[in-house]
Amino acid sequence: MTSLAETPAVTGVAEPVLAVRDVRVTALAEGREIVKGVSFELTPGRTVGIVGESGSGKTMTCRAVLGILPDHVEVTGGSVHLAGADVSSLTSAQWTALRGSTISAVFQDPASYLNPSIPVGPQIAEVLRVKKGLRRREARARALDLLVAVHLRNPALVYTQYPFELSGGMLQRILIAAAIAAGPRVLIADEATTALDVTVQAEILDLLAELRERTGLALVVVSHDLAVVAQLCDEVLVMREGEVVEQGPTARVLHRPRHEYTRLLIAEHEQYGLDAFFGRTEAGR
Ligand SMILES: Nc1ncnc2c1ncn2[C@@H]1O[C@H](COP(=O)(O)OP(=O)(O)OP(=O)(O)O)[C@@H](O)[C@H]1O
Repeated sequence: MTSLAETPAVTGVAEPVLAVRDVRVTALAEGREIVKGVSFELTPGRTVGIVGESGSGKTMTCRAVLGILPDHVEVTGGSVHLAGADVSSLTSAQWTALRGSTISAVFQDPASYLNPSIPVGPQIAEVLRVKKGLRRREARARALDLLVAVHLRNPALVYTQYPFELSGGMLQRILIAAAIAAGPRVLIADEATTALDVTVQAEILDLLAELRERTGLALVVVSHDLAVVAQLCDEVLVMREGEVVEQGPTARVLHRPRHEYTRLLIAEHEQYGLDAFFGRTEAGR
């Protein structure tokens, strides 16, 4: 049993649940380094954001952390510690056991992660059967609880519906429910709200924040949208061409950017924000 003195809440020093140190990723066929030394730490209930233009290495960083890099792309430097364990020595069976139960992820385009010919409820129940060893009836009850937790109205009906019957926002809630089903400590959200309209996007971000507060989930949020990062993240990494050009507390980075590229991203965001606003008011006339 852990003594009280060792409990993080008592000592005030929470152990990082995810520690990424100087991670490098290389595309072996081209001999090109596509992630050039990324470092960050996450303690329970905290959120780190990764921003940067398309192709800057955000997704490859996440995939390195999740142990799901594409063929011929490998971690070639640094280390990833998940719940204190160095993941570099894990076998693929150990990775499979860890994914979902310790670390989980949601991506853009939720429909592509669901089986179109099976109702969504049983797909969540299946995660519970496989990852938590629940029996059919328990898994169904727990899956219904999860549909409630992600604020889907009429969960009993949604349980029986097929992916094509649900909106993009509802599908992303289903994916979040499946991702948190086995009680992971870290959730990676990679452009998870990008395809959704602004109102639904805000609801999903609120949901992630609520889950974080309620369960102590640690979040890694990847987005090209600075507003998403501003809303959710304690710390932000700004990436360009595989490199972290700036990193720090979100408020400092967004209000007092030190790197020229961060200033450019902020200027583009402001410009885009104005355009979107004027576009809407034009359309509204
Ligand atoms: N399977 C692959 N093999 C080799 N290189 C790849 C592969 N997939 C992606 N890359 C390269 O890795 C680099 C980083 O890509 P990554 O997907 O991490 O960028 P990103 O910042 O997530 O961009 P986006 O916002 O478009 O998703 C890019 O130069 C990309 O071309």
